[in-house]
Formats: sequence, structure tokens, C-alpha cells
Amino acid sequence: MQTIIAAIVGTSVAVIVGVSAWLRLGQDPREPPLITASVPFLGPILGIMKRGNKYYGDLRDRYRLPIYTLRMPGARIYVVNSPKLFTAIQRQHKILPHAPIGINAVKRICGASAKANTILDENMSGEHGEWGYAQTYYKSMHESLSAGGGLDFMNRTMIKVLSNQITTGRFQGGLKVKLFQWTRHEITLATTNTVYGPLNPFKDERAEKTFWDFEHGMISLLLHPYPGITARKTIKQRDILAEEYYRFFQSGGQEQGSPLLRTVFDISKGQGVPLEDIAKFECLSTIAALGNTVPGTFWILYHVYSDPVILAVCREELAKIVTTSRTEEGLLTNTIDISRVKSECPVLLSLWQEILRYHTSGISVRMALEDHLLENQFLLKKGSTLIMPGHVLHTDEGLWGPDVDKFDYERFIRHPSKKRHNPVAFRGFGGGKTLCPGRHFATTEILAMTAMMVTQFDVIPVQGKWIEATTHNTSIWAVTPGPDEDIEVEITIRNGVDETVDWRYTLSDTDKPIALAAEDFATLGTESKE
Ligand code: HEM
Repeated sequence: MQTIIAAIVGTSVAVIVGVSAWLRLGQDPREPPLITASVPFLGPILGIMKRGNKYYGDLRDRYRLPIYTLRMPGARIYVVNSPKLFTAIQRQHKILPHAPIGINAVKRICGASAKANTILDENMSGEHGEWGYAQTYYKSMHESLSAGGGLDFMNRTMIKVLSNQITTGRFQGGLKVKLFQWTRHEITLATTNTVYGPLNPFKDERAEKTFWDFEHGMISLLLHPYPGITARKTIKQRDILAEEYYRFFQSGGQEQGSPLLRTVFDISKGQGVPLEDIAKFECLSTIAALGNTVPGTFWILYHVYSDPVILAVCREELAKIVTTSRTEEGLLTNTIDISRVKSECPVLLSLWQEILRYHTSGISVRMALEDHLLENQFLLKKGSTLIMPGHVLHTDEGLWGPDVDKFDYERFIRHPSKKRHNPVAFRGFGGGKTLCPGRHFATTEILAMTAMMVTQFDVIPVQGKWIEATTHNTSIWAVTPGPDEDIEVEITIRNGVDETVDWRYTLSDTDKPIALAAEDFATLGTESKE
């Protein structure tokens, strides 16, 4: 027996030493340093399975490298830790694009026809100029969601829809709900009514349920080698959803929808994508619009209501921008202009940014289309994958200071005596070519929802005290994780709120982008340091 064990141990050690040596020999000295796990190839996979995106933070702390190589079966991966290199990689978007990885994910998730997939492939990385489906689709999304008439229309519609949902009439005598589930429903309705208009398929609660079940299982379409066998349920949910979108488009629903929807629909049609496939791609667009906005809203409500100091400060800030008027009949109306929330409520805005810093852990990925010497220093081999984990920047003490692990709702408040953080260190909305186009809309929606709740309602945990919400069970792919356990709360009308007074929420001004990402600082003319 002992001899067998010794033989197994001996062989394993020999294999590990052999594979490690082979890995090192296959590594060009100009490549980012190789980190070999104690079990080659499997080590990183096990690390990621165990620690999720925090694994990259662990390696950053252990090796303190600006960029390093990880080897996994069939993959050469460069993981980036330095904000300077994040920017350098994003600048090389033709040689180091996101599209080959992103389009592959779209194909696996949406299961579109061969015809649609061929259209997707054409000039996907923009190597021949700004044409082709992928290029024009994302460009038009960015344009439709940038400051201007289209975004103003969406913001105003969303504020109107949301304020019709969040009314005192619904919470008479208190309403007990699970906070995450409730937030999810309210945001799903407000966002989809805004995007899809009066024929919104999500008005049917069955569509909403199918959508969230699909979202939950979607990772299996990406990771399982044979999803047709192992992820049949998720595929069925996607196909039911796609049928809903198909019926919507066939009946011309998009004509009454948002300018964003009409624009991207026309682009898909113009590129010759069949209607069945436009409907399948729409499943993913809704994921983009809701996937992070829902947990983002949950976290802001959780932090505001679970901390009496934050709640008091936010209420004080909002009270300053409430204007009261009287109708001819003598009825009082309180009005909050959401434009003023964005320009005159620095604490609320800082709280939202801190939520993104503290809770989001998105990863930006790129692929090297050819050998490239990054910053004349690091050789990136053709075919390799680049990983830029937001988490490593968000948790870097050198970038945020010694209190980096603390949730500090005032961290982003600008003050002449305070050194501003490096904008590149904030990755809540990613960056570069794939910078989130929905960031301004989502920010307005989340701030509007918070303003409506905080001014009119109290939220109290049914258990009597707030339990710290954790995110240990988060899937590795979640950009903004939801809580491990939902929290049962009671929503009641805030003490002192006069129920005879009408509350109105408006958006008076045309959208002025708030500097959220490093790119916004550049657009707004504020310097972006690295
Ligand atoms: C709090 C809410 C949101 C967060 C935290 C968020 C975050 C992100 C992140 C981290 C990325 C990836 C960036 C990268 O790879 O570098 C992204 C991409 C994207 N987001 Fe958002 N997002 C939010 C809301 C929205 C909304 C409301 C929409 C649409 C209405 C949207 C549409 C998209 C799209 C289409 C992309 C892909 C962009 C491209 O590849 O060019 N997002 N988002």
C-alpha cells in the first residue's frame, strides 16, 4: 500500500514539476511574469471557483506586479493590476479588442441563426473602419444614451413611470416585502416601460419571471461545454422570452418605444438581421439594462436605511431642494427636480459612487489579435486574453488610501482640501470602448428611486434590526452582486409626511453628464490623472 501511495505522490510531483518547467520554457522573458500555481493549470481555476473575482485581489497582494501571466488549459491570460496599463490597453482597441470575446458570448447566450451570426462577425472589431453590425450597434447605443434629446426623453419617461409606482396610496398601513425582490420588480417595470413603451412585454408578470429565471441560469450557456444538453431549461426560458419580443416587434411595439429602442431596431433591420434573431438579441439588451441597475438600487436603499446617519444626511440634502406650491383648489404639491438631485446633492451622489466602488466587481476582457509590446515593455502574445478586474483597482490601498476596505459614503465628495481619487481607479462602469453606455440613465433612475423613497417612506427590517448583507454566494460573473439573503422589510409612510400633499418628480434640465468614469472627466474638461 505504502509503495502505491509513494508511487502516486512521486508521479504527481513529477508531473507538476514537469508541467511547471514546460510552462516556464514556453514563456517569453518579455511577457508579463508567469505566476505558476502549486497545481499548474488547475490552480487558477480552483482559485477563481473558491474566491471568485477576489482571487485576483489575492494574487495582487501576494505578488505586487503591474501585470502577470496565468496559464489555464488552452489559454494564456494576462491579468492587469496597474491603472496605467488599463488605460494603455484600452487605447489599443484595434489590436486588443473586446469584440472577439464579446461576440462569442453573444452567440452562445442568444443562440441566433447562422445568418445573424455571420452578420455579427463582419468587421466585428472595427479593424476595417466603423462599419458592420457590432460596430454600428454599440456606437448607436452610446449615442442614444449620451446627453441629448433621446436620453432626456428616457429619463423623463422613467421618472414619470417610477413616481406613479412609488405613491403613498400603495403603502397605507405599511407593506411587508422582501427588499431585493421588491426592488427588482419596481425597477424592472420602470425600466422596461421606459424602453419598450405602452406594449411593453414585461407588463405580463410571467415574462418578468421568465426573464429573471433566464438571467439566473445564463452563466451555464457561457461555461457549459454542451449547454444544449446541460442547460436545456435556460435555453427554453430564453426562447419563451424571444417569442415575447418577437410578438412585440411584429406588432410594431418599437414605434411607441424609446428613441434608443427605435434606433437599435432600425440598425438591426438595416443590417439584414432576421426579426427572430433581433428578438433573441433583445434578451441580452434587457440583461444589460436591468442586470446591474436592480442590485445597484437594492444596495443604495440598504445603505441609506440601515445607517441612520446616512438617512438623516440624505433627507436633509433632499429637503433643501423640495419646492412647495399650492393649486387653485388650495391643495399642496411638493416637487423634487431630479436634475437638482444630480447637481445639488453631493452626499447622495457620493454614496452612489461608493456603492459602485465597494460592491461592483466587473471584469473588462480583451483579446490580443497580434503580438503586441504593451508600453514598449510587456509582450502580449497573439491569441492571449487580457483580464482587467475592476475589483483589484477598487481595493487598492495605493489608489484609495488606508481606509480602502471601509464603506465611506462621503469618499467621493469633492472638497478643495481633499485630494481627489484617480478617476481611472473607478471601474464601476468599466472603461474604454466598452464603457457602459447606460451609466447616465441608470444613475438618474437609481437617484430618482432613492429620492422618492427617502422623502416619503421609512423602511424597517421586520426582524427589528438590520443584518449586514453579505455577497459570498455571488456568481463569478456578476458585476454588481445581489445579497446572499433577501431582507424582509416593512415600508411605511414616513412619520410626518402629510398624505394630503401631492408629490411630483420632474427633470427640468437637459441631462448634464456627471463625471462617473474617467472618460467623463475627459469629456467634461476636468483632468484625468493616471
Ligand atoms: C448600475 C447600473 C449599471 C452598471 C453598474 C453597469 C456596468 C457596466 C459595466 C461594468 C460594463 C462593462 C464595461 C467593460 O467591459 O469595460 C457595462 C457595459 C454595458 N452596459 Fe452597463 N451598467 C449599468 C446599467 C446599464 C444600463 C441601464 C444599460 C442600458 C440601458 C447598460 C448597457 C450596457 C451595454 C450595452 C454595455 C456593453 C457596452 C459595449 O460593449 O460597448 N448598462 N455596463
